[in-house]
Amino acid sequence: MVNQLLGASTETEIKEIAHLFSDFVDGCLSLPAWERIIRKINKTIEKRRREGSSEGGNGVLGRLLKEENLPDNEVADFIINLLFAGSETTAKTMFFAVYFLTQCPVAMQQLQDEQDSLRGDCNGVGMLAWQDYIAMSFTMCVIDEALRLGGIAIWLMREAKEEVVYQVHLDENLYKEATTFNPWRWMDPENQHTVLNMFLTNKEKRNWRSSPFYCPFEGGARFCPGAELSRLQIALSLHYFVTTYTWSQLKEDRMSFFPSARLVNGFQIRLTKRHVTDNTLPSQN
Ligand code: HEM
Repeated sequence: MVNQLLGASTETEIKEIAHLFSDFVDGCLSLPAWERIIRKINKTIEKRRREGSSEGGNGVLGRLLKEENLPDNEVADFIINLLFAGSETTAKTMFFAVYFLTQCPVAMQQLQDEQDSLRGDCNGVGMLAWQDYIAMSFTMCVIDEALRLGGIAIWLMREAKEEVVYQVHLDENLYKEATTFNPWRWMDPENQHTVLNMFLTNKEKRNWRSSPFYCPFEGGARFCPGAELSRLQIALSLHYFVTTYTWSQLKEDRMSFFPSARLVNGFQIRLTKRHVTDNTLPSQN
């Protein structure tokens, strides 16, 4: 991603930006981390300019420098926003979903069965259609559960104008065994394990656009406009991932929510290409 955004960067530069960006995310509200990465991007902008004719080189940065008339600080800010959007939202949720599935082989098997069955229905062209997406009922439960447990939006600040009680995703009063990955909880037609949410049906409780108990994309005026898109992207990524590969985890890992949601050891896995022998699973193009 660093390469795509900043153009033809060297391996060392990519590592440097990745490192600065990781510091920036860790200290998202920390001015020094922000200044350091802005300084690095500004230097890259200067370098691209010095490179002359093909001003900006490849990548989004190159296009911004060539085709837009933006001040350098706005270009740098734009690049940071794209780095952030590209790594900390959909990609991270997808990453957590794979991690949770790895910890829960029964869910993994059920998801794989669902995705394999869809793969058989791909109109013979190896591509999913909208009907396939809306038929991914268990996959949607996995995504909802990954969004609940691995919520990425943990450092959004709000000033309360009056006293409020804020209880959501990891609250035992709302979710039985709240810290356990349990995608089936979303299939329970009742899902009314607690006094607090006994007046909501599971469908209402699960509605991420309006539920007071489930809001991975926040709500109100700042509601995430990318919510639908990100769910679609995660579902499609999971489809291609589980129908193409199996994997094994190389190192123990655990989640941490400080200073941002992460897996402390980076969740290293070994991928193995699946050999599809079953005739019901046509090989993909
Ligand atoms: C799993 C993936 C995602 C999650 C969990 C997520 C979560 C959120 C949350 C919680 C907010 C509210 C921020 C606030 O209250 O200040 C937000 C805002 C926003 N998100 Fe997302 N997001 C995701 C993916 C995306 C994608 C794919 C896009 C763009 C294509 C996107 C674009 C935005 C924008 C532009 C805002 C600001 C909205 C505003 O302030 O009016 N998000 N997102």
